[in-house]
Formats: sequence, structure tokens, C-alpha cells
Amino acid sequence: MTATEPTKNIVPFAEQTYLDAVYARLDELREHTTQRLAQVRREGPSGSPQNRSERDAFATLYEDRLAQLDAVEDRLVFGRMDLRDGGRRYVGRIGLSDDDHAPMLTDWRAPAARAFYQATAANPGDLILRRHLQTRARTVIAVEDDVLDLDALTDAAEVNLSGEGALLAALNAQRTGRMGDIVATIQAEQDAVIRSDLDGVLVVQGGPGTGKTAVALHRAAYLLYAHRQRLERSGVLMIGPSRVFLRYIEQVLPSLGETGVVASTMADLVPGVSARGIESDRVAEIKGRAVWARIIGSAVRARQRVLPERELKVGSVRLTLRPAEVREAQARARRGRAPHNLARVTFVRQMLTALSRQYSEMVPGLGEDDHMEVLEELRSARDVRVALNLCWMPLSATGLLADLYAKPHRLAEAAPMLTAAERALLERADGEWTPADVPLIDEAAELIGADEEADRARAREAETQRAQEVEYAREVLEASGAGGGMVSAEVLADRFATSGPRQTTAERAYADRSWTYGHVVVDEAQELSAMAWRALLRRNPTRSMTIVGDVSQTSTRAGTSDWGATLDGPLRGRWRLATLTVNYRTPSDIMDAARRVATAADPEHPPTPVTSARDVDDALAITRVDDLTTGLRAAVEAERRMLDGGRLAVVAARHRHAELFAALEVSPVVDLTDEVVLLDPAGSKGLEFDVVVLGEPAELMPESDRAGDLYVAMTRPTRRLHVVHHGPLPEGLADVH
Ligand SMILES: Nc1ncnc2c1ncn2[C@@H]1O[C@H](COP(=O)(O)OP(=O)(O)OP(=O)(O)O)[C@@H](O)[C@H]1O
Repeated sequence: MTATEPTKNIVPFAEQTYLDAVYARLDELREHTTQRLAQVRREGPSGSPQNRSERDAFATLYEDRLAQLDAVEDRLVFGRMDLRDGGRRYVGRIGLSDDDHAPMLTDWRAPAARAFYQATAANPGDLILRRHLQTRARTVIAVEDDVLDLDALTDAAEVNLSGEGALLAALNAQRTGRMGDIVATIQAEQDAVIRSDLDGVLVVQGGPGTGKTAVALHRAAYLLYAHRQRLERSGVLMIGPSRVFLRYIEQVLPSLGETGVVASTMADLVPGVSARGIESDRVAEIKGRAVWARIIGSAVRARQRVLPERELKVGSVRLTLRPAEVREAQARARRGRAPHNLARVTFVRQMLTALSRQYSEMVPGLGEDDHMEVLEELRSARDVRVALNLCWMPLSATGLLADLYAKPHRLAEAAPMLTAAERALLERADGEWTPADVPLIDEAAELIGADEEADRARAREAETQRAQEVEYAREVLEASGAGGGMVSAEVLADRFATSGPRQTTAERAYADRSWTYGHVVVDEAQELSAMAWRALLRRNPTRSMTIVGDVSQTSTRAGTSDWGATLDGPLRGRWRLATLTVNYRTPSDIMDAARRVATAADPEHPPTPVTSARDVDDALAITRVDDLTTGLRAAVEAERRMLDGGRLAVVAARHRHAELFAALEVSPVVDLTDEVVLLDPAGSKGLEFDVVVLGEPAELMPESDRAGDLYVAMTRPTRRLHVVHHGPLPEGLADVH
């Protein structure tokens, strides 16, 4: 931002007039789209299947467009650029033109809008003035100008150097429990990240509150806009740390006019696997190690065995299972490098051929015609079935893993690289899957594969049919001119092809474990284990990713404190780094205290430096109490009185929660729109609140020498941090007064 002098804010009449015209255009487009939709629907359920699917596809197109037009209603226009050549451009959530195709509003993602975010007084480019428009409903309530070249300005009297500024106004606003977009006030260093190239892996490292989540979401919206053809079909996957977090951010992309992003936690990544179990951080760390790729590989391989020679009864005939033949059949099956269950088909075929050869030797005089019958008899003979299964067991991913956990000898055989004590920690007879199991299940599913060859044949047939549909869709689009850049022939063909309930790319992608996405965005990426990275990279073979995180906020042992150490191997060193440096959330007094605590805990690795954008009076309070629960209750009551509609979180170690739910009268089910919520530090990751009341900070950094959890919890508030403690304070907090 350039320096501004506070003066009285007068909204020029012309701005309201312009805004009215833009909204009138929005209404017109809505009306037009509503009519087209009604017309398509009126055509009724008659006609050939082709006609019907075509109609459904267009109905979906218009429904999507309507949803988009509705979603951009709020703060549709937020900026104006006055250009050196006398031109003027308004910037908003979407691009709009009038009936004569003259531009009225420039999409914030268009190249022409870039200067709005990038221009500075030192580097104004073509801009002489940047104006922020603040609106409520359809009314302009304030304007604020950055003069970038005073000499070039023709009408300096019109300039409005307002008070607090658009950015500060956004930062000071009360929190609602839902993240908002930052489209009106994206800062230059953030804009550079948002518009960075689609290809390759971009790692965004930034301290707390530097806008990593906001930037990641805006980047997803930008990429979908700039590379719609490429990403619309393949989809974008966004990984967040928890379901609560995904709910927190769920409104941002729709408000930017994008709805097609698949949002998931790592725990929900494999369809059909529900990972609600809880386990210790120590166990999760063991399960996260890269060595599991080998462990699971050996476990699968262990189900491909060579049995000692044995007799096989087939009716009245006695055959012999010969180890040499088993070995040969297994070698052939492995040669194709197909997954276990698929390769099994080759193995079985080879064995049946070998056994039928034996059969012919023992029962001379069989003709060519009898061959099929013999094969059938072999296939259904119990001894043969049992023996072939023992030699090459059909597997399921979850079955394989459950077996490893339940049978110590199997785990010992597959995982000699783990110590006996580590293996003992993994042992369990049953129980729920945990988040750390999910990447292991995914790994196993990859090695095991689906179970019929028929899947492949079906896929080949579908491919041919699809090519015909795409061709047809292309013709339809050309004939109707309905695409308008919004939809590609491939996408329309997908919609033609989908009978029954409408299925978007996102829905299909989410339901398909082997879906590969055009781009993957990972938030709080510092927590991902080596095995989790493998699962994600599998879903993105083109290596187009945005990874955002902060290695100073890592709270799990499986996570990373060094991007290079974690990513260099799997990405073969091919990734680029961007750094964000300004904290837009946490007031400077709180940020300084958090930094002192983290540095005292691990002087060798102090957190990455950030500068707080704001100072807030009375931002940090520390209260010593005799009883923690009573003390927390009193603190919450006091803070609540000053909350004035904002949001408050109590952060305390999990073992305190049972008592605190009752004492603080908060719901055990976290709903961030509640005025007060109770969280553990891991649950507070990525979130923010007006006020945070922190209970017994020393308990938030138990045995480790790192302050990851405590550092995260301390940096959540936008206004005030109230630390309540009975025991000793961690170093770095003890000296604050
Ligand atoms: N350019 C901006 N304009 C307005 N608000 C912003 C801007 N950048 C960030 N913010 C706000 O700052 C807050 C912190 O942003 P965000 O949650 O994206 O940070 P983060 O780096 O992901 O934080 P953490 O790592 O601590 O979870 C959010 O409320 C966000 O809306």
C-alpha cells in the first residue's frame, strides 16, 4: 500500500451510478439465463435419448451459470484502475460486458487486472490511480485511493485518501467463523504466488497469518480461470487438515465463482474407507515412514508363495502341484508388472495349463474337444482352488493391512526394518482405521489393484464410446454457440453421458481412488508424512501442485521441519519456493510472544520471521489462577463481555476437554459459527478467532523440544490472547508482563 493521509471519505456520485449499471447488467444476465433454463426444461421429457441427454447437459450449463451469477452478488465490484492513456477499468469478481461487448467489469483473474494488485508508487506501470470501492448490498459506502503518479493525475480534487484503508478495514473486521475471500485486497507478494505458473510444484512457506490458506484458495480459482480447458475435466484437489477446517473455508471458492474443487482431508482420501480412529502421535509417526512402501510390497509378495510338492485330487485323477511349475507361473505373472490381483489371473491361467498337461499325460486319448472340459474340471476342483489360492491369494487392501496389524509374525516377516518395540505398538486385533492408515491402504490398493480383468475391457469400450460422444458434443457446441468459453466439448460430453442424477467432475473424482487431478493444492502441508506424500503424488502424475505450510507450525512427528528433506526425494529436487512474510492476522505483541516461546523451545530452529500488519492495544493478557477450570471459566466470561458479536476459542490440552465442556457450557461438536468453541491445539490449526483463551500453555508442548502446537495456538487470535495458567509458564511467556 502507498501511504495515505486520512481525510473525510466522500463517495463520488459517479461510482454509485457505475455500480448500478454493473448490477443492472448482472440482473439482465440472470434473467436471460433463467429464461433459457426454463425453455430447456419446458421441452419436457420427450425425444430420443440423445435429445434428452443434450437437454440435460444444457440445463446443467445454465444452472451452473446461474449459481455463478448468484454467488458473485456480494461485493461484485471492488476496484478501479485509472490508466496513463486515460482509460479506466473496473475490477470485480467476474468479467462482464454490455450488449455491445464493451467491457464493464474486468475479472480479477484476467491479465488486465494484474496491475491492480501489483502496482506501487515506485513501480506504477500503466496505472496512475488505484481505487478501492467498499460496498454493502448494492451501495458504495466508501472509496479509497492510492495515487501512483500524482503528476499524471488530471483531477486531483477527486482523489479520496481515506482513513483506515481497505486492507486494514478487512483485517479489523470481526470474525464470523467462516473464512472470507480477500479478492479486494490481495497484496503484491500474494498476487505473485496466486498467478504463478500452473506447471511444476510450488511450495509456499509462510509464518502464521501470512495468508497461505487465502492464497491457496485464490490460486485454485485463478488456475481454473486461466487454464479452464485443462483443469475443468481433470479437476483440482484441495487437501486441508480437518473437516472442521474444510467447513471453515467452504464458502471462499463459491464466492469467487468456482464450485468444482474437490476438498478433502488426507483421512478421507480413499473412497469407502472411514478413518475415524485415534492413535498416538508415536504410532502415526511409525506408520508415516517411507519404508512402508517396502513393507507393503513385501506383504503383498508374501502372498505369492511356492508350496512344497503336494497331491491334488481332481475327480478320480491325482495330479501333483510341482514347485518348479508354480515358480515358473509366478515369474510369468510378475513379468507383466500388473497389480497383484490382475497378475493373479495370469498365474492361474499358467497353472491350469500346466495341470491340464499333467492331466492329459495321466488320461491318454483326450481329444482337442475335451480340453475346455478338463480346464473347467480343474478350475472347480477344491484341491486345485485351495492350492492356487495359497500360492497367490486374492487380496483386498484393507484385508492385507488388517492382517499385518493382527498377526505379529506376518508383520515381522514384512517389516524387519522396524524394531520389535515399534512393531508391538502397531499390533491390534481390530478397531477403526486411523488417518495414518489411509496412505497405507492407498499404497496397498495400488499394488493389489482391482479384481477383474473385465474392468479393463469395460474401460476400453467406454473409451471408444466416449470418443464418439466428444465428437458429437463438439458438433452441438459449434451449432449452438453456447460454450462461450465456459465449457469444453469434453465436459459437455461427460454431461451427455451421465444419466440419472447429475454428476460433476468433482463428484466423479472424489468417488474414484485412481483419479488423477490436473492440480493439487495442499494446505498445512508441513503435517504430511512421507507415505501421505506418496498417496498425493500418485494422484498428480503431471506434478502440478501448490503446497502451502509453515515448517515452524509442525505438530506431528510424522510431519516435516524442512521442505527440502521431505520433498527433494519424491520430487527429485524439482520444486520452487515462494515465501510470504506479512502476518495479517496476529497483532504484533502476540506474535512477538509466540516467537519468543518457539525460539526458547528450539533455539537452533527459530520460526521464520514475519511482520505483523497490525498493532492492537491490550492484545496479550496472562492470568495465574488457583484452579484452571474455574480460571478459564472466569476468563471466558470476561472476554465474552467484550466480544461484541465476534468469535472466541478456548484452546486447551485434550485431556482437559471433558471437564471443560461442562464448565464452559460449550458443545462437544465443533461448530465454528458458535460464539465460543473449545479446541485442542491440533484442532485449531489453520483457524482464527477474535479472541483466544489459552489454558495451561506448558501442557501444549509436552515432551518435545518444539513449540509447534503452542506456537499454532498462540497465533490464532486477531485481537486478543488471554493465557490462563496454574503451573509454570513456558520460557518466553514467563517474562511477559
Ligand atoms: N491480502 C489480504 N487482505 C485481507 N485479508 C487478508 C489478506 N491476506 C490475509 N488476510 C487475512 O489474514 C488471515 C490469515 O490468513 P490465512 O488464514 O490465509 O493465513 P495462513 O498463512 O494460512 O495462517 P496459518 O498458517 O496461521 O493458519 C485471514 O483472515 C485472511 O483473510
